[in-house]
Amino acid sequence: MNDKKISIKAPAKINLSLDVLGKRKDGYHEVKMIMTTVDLADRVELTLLEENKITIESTGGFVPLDQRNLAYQAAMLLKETFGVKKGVGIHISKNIPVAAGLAGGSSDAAATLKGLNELWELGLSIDEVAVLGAKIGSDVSFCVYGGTAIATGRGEHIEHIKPPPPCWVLLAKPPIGVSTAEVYRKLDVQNIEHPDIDAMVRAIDTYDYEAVCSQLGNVLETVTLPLYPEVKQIKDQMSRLGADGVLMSGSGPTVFGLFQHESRVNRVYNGLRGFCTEVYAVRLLGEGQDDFKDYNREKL
Ligand SMILES: C[C@@](CO)(OP(=O)(O)O)[C@H](O)COP(=O)(O)OP(=O)(O)OC[C@H]1O[C@@H](n2ccc(N)nc2=O)[C@H](O)[C@@H]1O
Ligand SMILES: Nc1ncnc2c1ncn2[C@@H]1O[C@H](COP(=O)(O)OP(=O)(O)O)[C@@H](O)[C@H]1O
Repeated sequence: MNDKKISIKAPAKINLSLDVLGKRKDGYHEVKMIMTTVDLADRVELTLLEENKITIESTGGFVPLDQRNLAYQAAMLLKETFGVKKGVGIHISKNIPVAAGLAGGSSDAAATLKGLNELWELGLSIDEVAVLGAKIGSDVSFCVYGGTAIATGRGEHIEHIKPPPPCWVLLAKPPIGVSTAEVYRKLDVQNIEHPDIDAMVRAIDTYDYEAVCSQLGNVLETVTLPLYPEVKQIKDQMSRLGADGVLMSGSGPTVFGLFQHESRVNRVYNGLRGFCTEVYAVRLLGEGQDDFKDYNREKL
């Protein structure tokens, strides 16, 4: 039946700037980061089930198909919080690389929360959905809104900013998965050089593409790059081949490069494919939250 199914795009994010301010008593780290969505996306299809159960399946990518799946956890959280007696069948078409620093699992969870808010008629505002999302993971609140934002706290406090200047983004992921928990654990918080987040915010605000490229910075590189030399190799290769700016996203291992000229993206894409199998040329999805919602949501 048409109105009992919802299909939602769940886009990946990159961190244009990522700073860690200190370690918290709860074990998490206090962060300040600028996040923006790109048009590499999973698709989450939700089917209303009259029976009180959650089923989950996924095509592509190696993701757990049980209560460890973040989309499953999102459905369970809503069920428990609101005493929902109906069920849902979750189907994820996985396109975002897993454990890559691109928040694929968080975005699937955010899409599931938004979709079930409608399918189970919970009547939550987007801000309420974002607050619930933080219970699943630090990146889920941002993924609920998408667009471009400054994220603080452990990542769950979201301040929307305008989109960066339009550009191409080349994503390259070496064939390794990185544990976010391990990267944070190994970070030497006392001895890091902090990126200038305010300068990045100004660069975005003034639509200064060159400044955006020169202000890219991520303190988690200090952990992941020494652990996985292939990440540094990809960074160097992308710069050498002509990216305008290059950075590792999140805890890695995906590296992104920014480009204004399509011809150069194609050249670097082809150059990287020689030694890196997972390379994607995408656009920034910099729309504000309302545009973003329209873009990403469509009923079957
Ligand atoms: C590094 C970032 C940057 O956007 O992204 P990814 O690389 O995962 O995409 C995020 O901070 C990751 O957010 P997320 O992947 O949702 O992390 P969570 O599931 O909440 O936490 C996983 C583990 O990372 C550590 N953690 C996470 C967030 C934070 N602010 N401080 C932490 O110390 C904790 O050890 C936690 O147990
Ligand atoms: N729907 C999902 N998609 C991807 N990974 C998931 C999902 N559900 C749970 N996971 C688990 O979450 C972890 C982090 O995955 P992911 O969100 O892709 O990476 P990252 O946190 O680096 O952005 C992986 O270990 C993966 O097994």
